Amino acid sequence: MGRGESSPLPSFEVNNLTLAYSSEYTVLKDLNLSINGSGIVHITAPNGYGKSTLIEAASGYLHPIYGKILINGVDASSPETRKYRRICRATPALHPNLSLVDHLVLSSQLTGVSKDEAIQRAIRFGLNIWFGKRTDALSTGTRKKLWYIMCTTGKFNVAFLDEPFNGVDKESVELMSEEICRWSSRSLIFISSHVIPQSLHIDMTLDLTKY
Ligand SMILES: Nc1ncnc2c1ncn2[C@@H]1O[C@H](COP(=O)(O)OP(=O)(O)OP(=O)(O)O)[C@@H](O)[C@H]1O
Repeated sequence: MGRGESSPLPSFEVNNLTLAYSSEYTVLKDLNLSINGSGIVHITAPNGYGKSTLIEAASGYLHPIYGKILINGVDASSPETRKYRRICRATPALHPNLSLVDHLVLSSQLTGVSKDEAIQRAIRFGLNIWFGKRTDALSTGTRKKLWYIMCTTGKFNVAFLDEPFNGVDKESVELMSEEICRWSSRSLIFISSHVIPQSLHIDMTLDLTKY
């Protein structure tokens, strides 16, 4: 890993990590990983193996049963990590009564940046024709693109994208690949996806079955 310069270096470290949602079933057991520097990491494993669960732990919401998960050396559950970590979950969580543009403004405010960046990106993705629409009236792919833009607004140097390309049209997948590739020169980008676009250069494959 390690293309381009970034300071401090992005990193993801997992020590003796055990994750579960209940005491009956352990999803991931005693996982150890250390990834330092920028680049694109493809998280792979069969359905139900725990890719999204790992991302949930990286978001800081799912607390480990045992072990540690660190983003840039800081515990994933620490509010400090929010400044430089982004999580894009597989299923968009949008407010049905707010418009598409309201969501862009909200995500910009939450990350403390001008709304112009998110709006310009949304225009590139062809979302401007839906700006005034309530999100409950948007198509699946449109919701997915809005969610991706919202979740990657502002400055960050570690991002986890869970199935970002599912349901998204080819042209938009290419735009996403371009953006991800650009970010990866200074950021560590994790992608959990069963299909990776051909244009996306993967620096490392993280096969959870091998850890
Ligand atoms: N919120 C939850 N509560 C309880 N169990 C859950 C929850 N989310 C996931 N699981 C369980 O945890 C296990 C791992 O699921 P996870 O979604 O992490 O797998 P995945 O590798 O991302 O799968 P896929 O490739 O299908 O997206 C599965 O057995 C799943 O049923």
